[in-house]
Amino acid sequence: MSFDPVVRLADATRVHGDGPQAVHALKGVSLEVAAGELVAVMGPSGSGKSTLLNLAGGLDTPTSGAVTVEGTPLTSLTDGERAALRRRRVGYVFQDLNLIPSLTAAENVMLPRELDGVRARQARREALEALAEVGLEEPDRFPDELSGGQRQRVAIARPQPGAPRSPRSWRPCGSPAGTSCGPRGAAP
Ligand SMILES: Nc1ncnc2c1ncn2[C@@H]1O[C@H](COP(=O)(O)OP(=O)(O)OP(=O)(O)O)[C@@H](O)[C@H]1O
Repeated sequence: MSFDPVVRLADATRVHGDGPQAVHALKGVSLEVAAGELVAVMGPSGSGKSTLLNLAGGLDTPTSGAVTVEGTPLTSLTDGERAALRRRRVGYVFQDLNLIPSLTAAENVMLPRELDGVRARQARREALEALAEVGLEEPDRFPDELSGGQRQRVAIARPQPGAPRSPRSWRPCGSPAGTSCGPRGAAP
């Protein structure tokens, strides 16, 4: 079976800050993730999991070493190019979700699409479909009117600006229709 890494970290380090305050959050991490592969990163609090995901998702760059997403070395990109790759190719559910409190669940999901030029009516249709897919039945509630799990579902349903929504290539986690999640067509 061919192994085609979607994400590749090669001897990646990330140091936060400098001088005596420097925190060596990642020290020489190498990792390859293939298309369709599900990976769980486990470790104690403060061990560097978010730092690793920030590098793999293009939110941050390594202090040394290389990070490649779909064959593109992130360190070769300008900030603008990296932001575009992140918008179009990366889905990221933040630890604190980053939902906008003044927008309803549906509006949170619609917003990135509207920023990408999709008309409100179409964006709402897509948002309701995505929210139904993750089993969220309260699209017009605000984040503080939802449970923690429901808020997570909204964050999962929220597309990255510019991400293609049709045909959808990713089956969101948490759908009541199935217990598995991941790329469509992959074995559960
Ligand atoms: N911006 C930053 N500036 C300084 N230190 C940081 C910064 N971000 C993270 N760190 C430090 O880097 C280390 C790794 O942090 P990270 O957030 O990656 O851990 P984590 O494994 O995700 O933790 P948790 O499970 O608690 O979310 C920690 O010691 C943290 O204090």
